[in-house]
Amino acid sequence: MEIDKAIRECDDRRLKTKYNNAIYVIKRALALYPVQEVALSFNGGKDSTVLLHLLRAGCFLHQAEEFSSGGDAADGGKTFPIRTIYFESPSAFPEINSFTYEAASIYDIQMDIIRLDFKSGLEALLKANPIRAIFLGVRIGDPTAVGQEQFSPSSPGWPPFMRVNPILDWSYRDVWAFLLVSKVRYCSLYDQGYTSIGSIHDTVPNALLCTRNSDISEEKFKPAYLLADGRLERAGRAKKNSSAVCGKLSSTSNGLKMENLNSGSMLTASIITVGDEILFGTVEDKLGSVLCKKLHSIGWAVSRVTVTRNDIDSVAEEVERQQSRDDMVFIYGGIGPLHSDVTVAGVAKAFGVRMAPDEEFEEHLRHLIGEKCSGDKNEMALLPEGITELLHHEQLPVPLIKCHNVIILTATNAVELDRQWDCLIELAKSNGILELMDPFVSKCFATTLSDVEVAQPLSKLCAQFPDLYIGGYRESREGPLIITFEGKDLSRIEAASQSLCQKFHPGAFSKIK
Ligand SMILES: Cc1cc2nc3c(=O)[nH]c(=O)nc-3n(C[C@H](O)[C@H](O)[C@H](O)COP(=O)(O)O)c2cc1C
Ligand SMILES: Nc1ncnc2c1ncn2[C@@H]1O[C@H](COP(=O)(O)OP(=O)(O)OP(=O)(O)O)[C@@H](O)[C@H]1O
Ligand SMILES: [Mg+2]
Repeated sequence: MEIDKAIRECDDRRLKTKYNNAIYVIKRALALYPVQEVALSFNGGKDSTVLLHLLRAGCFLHQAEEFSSGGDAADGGKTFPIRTIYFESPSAFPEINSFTYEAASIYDIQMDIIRLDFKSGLEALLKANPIRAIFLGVRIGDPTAVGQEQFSPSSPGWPPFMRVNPILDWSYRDVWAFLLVSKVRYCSLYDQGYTSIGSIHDTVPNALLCTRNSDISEEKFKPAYLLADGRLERAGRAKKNSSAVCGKLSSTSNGLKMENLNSGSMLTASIITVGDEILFGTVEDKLGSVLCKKLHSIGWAVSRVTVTRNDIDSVAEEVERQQSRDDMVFIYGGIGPLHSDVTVAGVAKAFGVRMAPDEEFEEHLRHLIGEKCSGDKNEMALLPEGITELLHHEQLPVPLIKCHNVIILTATNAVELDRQWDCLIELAKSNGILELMDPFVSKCFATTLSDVEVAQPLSKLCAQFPDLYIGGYRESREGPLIITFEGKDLSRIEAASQSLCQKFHPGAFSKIK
């Protein structure tokens, strides 16, 4: 088999190791699933192309092993036995399309063209075929690789199948070493400076490969395999979420209410707690309410507090939603080296960036927990790449982590939260990471009047004082009704509370706070 021969005969030891590991993963998958129950997701990209040839070699080797143990004869790797799917999109580069079709014809691939989005396409595929595992060319540097292993079940909400990622641990350099050593064809765009290919709307050649001919001011690009730093392979791709990080969207219903509260200048925060144990009811979240009070004390309105599962996709989904709506998101729980500690990876996934080792953070961890945390598997020192700001304070053994407008708190109880908050406020005063506003002030009144009696005057009052938050709650059905006034201007609160009292008999309301 020509691929296997080329790699075995080359003198690149690293490539051989990567190749052997990938072939091992492929053979494991083929031993676990019958060939008619697996598929290759192929899109003509460089990673996909590597995977195609690895699968050709892997199938050949697998069949040869089966044959030597009395199975069917191997066919020499000429026909490709794995169902291949290509999600064709009108916004794909024509070069990608034609290369994909060309590969299908050269390697005798049975290719299903799917013209639906990934999720619906996979649902239809799985309905019509007994597919249980899909090979993907996902690599650790890809934003979508966050949290994945070589065998990863599809995410919650996706049709059920096993994602098999034989080249998960391959670097950009490994990919090019493989393509060049095995001398296989790849899409022509890679020779024109494209280093990672998305759609025609979000992809340009990588500027780091640009060579300018000053005489005729002509721009030319070197081939992709000459990119020296593989970490920059996505430099030609438009960033996901780039608009979202500029600030919150203004159209949420909650946002409108909050903006009214202080003539348009209200800053809003949301709080995300990560913890299966809270959702199981085993443990009660005590930090959410403490954090709400603290945010109120610096004049921030809290728009929501949510609890989410210890699952990367759930965290990512929640962070993505909140960070686009609110000025700041605070997240805690699920931080550390355990399998359930997925919060930081979830934040990375929400912003579409990968997790990368952070030497500075690793140094802090090493000081804190000694050499136990060093080594290749020090996953605690992996942080969202390119968007992480470490917030240092002498009182904090480990800096706080800020990714765009998301602050990750490591506190696990109220005392730790107090300390982290105090440090954050000091930092806010010196470097403005968090705007300190006039604090909210509030007044509370208790009444034995019924809800029905109070309802109408209260809603009129809300219309009269749109700059205040006027609410009501009860601690018991029989007990008093508590009316609260929250706002930034004490005189307005006094005016509103007097106006309410005047609508009823004297003594109907008693001030409790
Ligand atoms: C075969 C296949 C399986 C996928 N499975 C999942 C999945 O289980 N969970 C998920 O969040 N995304 C899944 N995706 C989507 C990818 O993670 C990712 O969103 C997509 O490849 C990125 O493409 P884009 O950069 O064009 O958005 C899958 C995509 C394909 C092609
Ligand atoms: N349109 C698609 N059809 C089928 N599979 C796809 C499609 N888009 C992505 N995939 C799968 O997801 C993998 C990762 O995609 P990604 O874009 O990161 O890699 P690539 O396209 O192979 O290479 P490049 O990084 O150069 O674009 C692909 O290798 C392929 O397995
Ligand atoms: Mg691609």
